[in-house]
Amino acid sequence: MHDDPNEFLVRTAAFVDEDKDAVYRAIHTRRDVRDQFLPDPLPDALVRRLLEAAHAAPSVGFMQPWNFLLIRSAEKRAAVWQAFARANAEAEQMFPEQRRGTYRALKLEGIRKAPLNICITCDPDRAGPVVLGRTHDPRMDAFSTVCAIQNLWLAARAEGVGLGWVSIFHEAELKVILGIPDRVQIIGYLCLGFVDELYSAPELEVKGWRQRLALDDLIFEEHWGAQATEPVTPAAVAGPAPQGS
Ligand SMILES: Cc1cc2c(cc1C)N(C[C@H](O)[C@H](O)[C@H](O)COP(=O)(O)O)c1[nH]c(=O)[nH]c(=O)c1N2
Repeated sequence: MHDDPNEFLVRTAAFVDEDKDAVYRAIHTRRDVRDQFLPDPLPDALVRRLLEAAHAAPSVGFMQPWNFLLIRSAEKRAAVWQAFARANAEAEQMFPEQRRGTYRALKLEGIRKAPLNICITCDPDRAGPVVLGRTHDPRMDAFSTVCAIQNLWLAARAEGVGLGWVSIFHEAELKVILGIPDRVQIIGYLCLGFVDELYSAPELEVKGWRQRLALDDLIFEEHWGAQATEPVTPAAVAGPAPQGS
């Protein structure tokens, strides 16, 4: 506890245009990378900057529930790949037959190809049983960890590092491979490496899996389903029609 917390208030203002542009550029040109990783190792200082960015994320009750498990060894990555490959074969069967070819064509090579994998976990016990802001919604610690991942993803984009998020696993299998305790949740398994090319639009869009939705269809005013320029209709209340998966 500081005697005068007001001493920590500093003057603030909007960023200058160039800095704003950089932030929006990172946001809009960030991509999920599946295959284009270069083999060069990521320098330790760069990895540290990415983790500092992740660790600067907001978290419920400032509980900072995350851990960052760095995986570089070929053996460990091979074991993770096996777990992924098994789950991926199951996943393919869950889609209608006519989509399975496209699903297979979305080659996901990061686990073996990217020089660094990071498993980001959430420890629900990090700040004791009663956490400011989590009292009425236990999901908030996981949400906090996702904020850390997004920070890391944007920082990676700025550093010329591609990042791919892989979630096609049975969590229990991944926990055994990585020695993660039962009570700790896996939030994201990320593959990172330098890239010298990125898709200019989501790969899933480029490859015909799914298109970006129109933002205007997703904005409601005052009431769920009420769009700014239209009266509320039953269709609008139901939300946008699902596409594909
Ligand atoms: C929580 C979560 C989980 C996953 C993903 C993302 C997120 C947020 N994404 C990446 C996802 O497909 C991608 O973000 C979208 O297709 C949009 O593309 P861009 O990220 O804009 O390039 C992803 N991609 C993939 O090929 N396999 C996967 O298992 C996952 N899992």
